[in-house]
Amino acid sequence: MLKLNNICKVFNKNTVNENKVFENLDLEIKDGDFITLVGSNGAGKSTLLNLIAGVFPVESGTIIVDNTDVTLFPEYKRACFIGRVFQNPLLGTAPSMTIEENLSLAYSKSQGMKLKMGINKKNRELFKNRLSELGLGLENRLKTKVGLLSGGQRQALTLLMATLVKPKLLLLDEHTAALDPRTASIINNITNKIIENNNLTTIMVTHNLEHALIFGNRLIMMHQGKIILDIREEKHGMTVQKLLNMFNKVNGSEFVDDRVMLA
Ligand SMILES: Nc1ncnc2c1ncn2[C@@H]1O[C@H](COP(=O)(O)OP(=O)(O)OP(=O)(O)O)[C@@H](O)[C@H]1O
Repeated sequence: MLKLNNICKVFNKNTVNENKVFENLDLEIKDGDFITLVGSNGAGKSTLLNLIAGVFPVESGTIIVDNTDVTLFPEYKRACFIGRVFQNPLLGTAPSMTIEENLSLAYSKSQGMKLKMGINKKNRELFKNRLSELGLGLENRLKTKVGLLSGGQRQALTLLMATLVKPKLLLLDEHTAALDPRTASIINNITNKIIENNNLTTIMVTHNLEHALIFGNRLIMMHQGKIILDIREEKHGMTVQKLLNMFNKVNGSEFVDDRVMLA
């Protein structure tokens, strides 16, 4: 589904602040893989998602999505087949628009169409059905302005907007980190349900090592721009302590992440 070949990324090239984040990074993700991505501070997790989504260009290397070379595709073009949810619940939705208008916008965008103002009965039914799957009662609030929703409700809506039309790839960048623990847990469970029900190929960045072990079928750990652990079957039966030990063994140093949550 996704192949990164020989990716190099340098920020502030040819300046005193030059920062080589990736050098010949390779990664292959299979259709239906649900990857949890963890790593030390500044390891390159967000940069990796940004390169895949087309926020920044790569210096060299290729990005292949579903057998198409998208390396030179601009961000807006990739957004037709890549769903994203960010840490900030305010980022993914338009607050002055209603729930159904936001969903309609997402629906049009993912189908590569221009925004249509009218919402037909068929689409309204689709929106209601998909909203009811969230279990938050939002299906009865189609005309509510999104700015009136809580952070958790907004994040659930953003998740739905990103997956309303099945994306080839779903990128979640710490999408529950700004929520209180109870809401984060609800959104994590909704996320897991949506990914499993739709067999979505997903990369989820998290600072919660416990969640990184519970969710997904594959765990990748990064450090200083390199993938230092990539585990699948071994994930079952793994504990946070074992994971930290593996990091120390591979890397020869302690795992340092200011925001890491061990449970
Ligand atoms: N837009 C940018 N301009 C310049 N440097 C950047 C930019 N984005 C990221 N970097 C640098 O790239 C490196 C990787 O950063 P990135 O945010 O991808 O790490 P991360 O693994 O997501 O870190 P954290 O978990 O601490 O958020 C860091 O050295 C960072 O300073």
